[in-house]
Amino acid sequence: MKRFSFVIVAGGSGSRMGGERKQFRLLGGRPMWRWSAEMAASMAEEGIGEIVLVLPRGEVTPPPWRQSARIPLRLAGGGASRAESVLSGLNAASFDYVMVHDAARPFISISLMRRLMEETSEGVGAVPVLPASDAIKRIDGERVEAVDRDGLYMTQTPQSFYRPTLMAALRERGPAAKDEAEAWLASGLELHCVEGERLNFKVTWPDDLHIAERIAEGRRAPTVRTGLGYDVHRLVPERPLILGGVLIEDSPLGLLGHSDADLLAHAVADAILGAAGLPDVGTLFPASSEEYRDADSMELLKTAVDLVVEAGWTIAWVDAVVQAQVPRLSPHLVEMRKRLSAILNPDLPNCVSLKAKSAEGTGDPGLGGSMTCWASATLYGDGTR
Ligand SMILES: Nc1ccn([C@@H]2O[C@H](COP(=O)(O)OP(=O)(O)OP(=O)(O)O)[C@@H](O)[C@H]2O)c(=O)n1
Ligand SMILES: C[C@](O)(CO)[C@H](O)COP(=O)(O)O
Repeated sequence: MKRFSFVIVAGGSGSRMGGERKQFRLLGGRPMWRWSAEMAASMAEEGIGEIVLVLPRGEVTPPPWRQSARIPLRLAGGGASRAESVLSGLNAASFDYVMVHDAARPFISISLMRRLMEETSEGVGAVPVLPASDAIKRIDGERVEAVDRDGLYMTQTPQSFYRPTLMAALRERGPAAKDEAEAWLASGLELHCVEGERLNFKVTWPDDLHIAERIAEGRRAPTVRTGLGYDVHRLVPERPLILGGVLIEDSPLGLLGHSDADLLAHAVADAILGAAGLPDVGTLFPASSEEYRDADSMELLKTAVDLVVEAGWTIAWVDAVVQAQVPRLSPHLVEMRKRLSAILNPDLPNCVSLKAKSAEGTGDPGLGGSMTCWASATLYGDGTR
């Protein structure tokens, strides 16, 4: 199998875009260069052995990226021209074959990469092209001249080559080469063209960035997580029975605990915290702390919800089951659901399902000595935090 270094050139100044360097701007929560880096990293089994990121001159600090252990990320310093940046990346690369890609083309596809890899050999380079689709004029000051569009193609990246030969061709051609294909052809080498993709456009002008932002937002696949929560408390006389923030007035028994012992609120809080990968209720609100003596557990749940939301998650659904031999809970379930939903997600007034089960007389819960509760939570987020 041919093994490729995937060189991403991100050394430009983005003068036509203006403002902050375009290749590091966020698109759908990720810097632009990372869109193609992640696509390339997903092709480890298909011959991509490493990613070489060429950064602007004097800025070779590792960008934050949780990279895959299988695909190393190497860094290189850019040059004054694109060709010099490419050469710097080729020097830092270690595989025989190379694909050179603009950081400014975030929407590269796996199928395009596969077609280019297949077409490339020691003597043959491969580039994606698209036929020019607008009528073309050459304008020189006041002079306007129509240019025949037939046979004119626009070249995209990645451009794929045998690395040692490309390096020689680029050195020969010098910094003027607009792209690698130009240097390759100038050295009399064979070039194959594959069909490019309109989505693989180069973000060059401010309007391109607006279009790219729209596309990126549309592609932002939500990350879905589930979490599990559980709690148990003893049932004793002379304690209030509070479940899901509802005081059950006619109950002769209540739950014993450091807080108000609302085990439904605790199990739900643990389910959402677990789904978000945050510390559990016992860690956040320790029973050893006086601060939480007789605490209102719906307030604790509210704090847990705030933490989960701050971490970038939206609560989509919670399902819970309370196991209680006594008292009968069914008359209170609607109110509990309402109160829990209002805290969990005010935009989703019905985001809680709740069941009550007797213990069928079995074990301690069956004898009315304790109550238990299980809850599951489903969250979604963009996975970027
Ligand atoms: N000295 C340079 C110049 C460009 N590039 C990279 O080459 C790609 C070519 O895209 P282009 O739109 O030309 O980028 P810029 O040169 O940054 O843009 P501009 O010409 O508008 O200044 C970009 O990913 C850019 O970061 C580079 O690595 N080193
Ligand atoms: C490499 C390239 O993207 C192919 O179309 C193009 O040549 C880059 O040109 P630029 O002037 O550096 O934008």
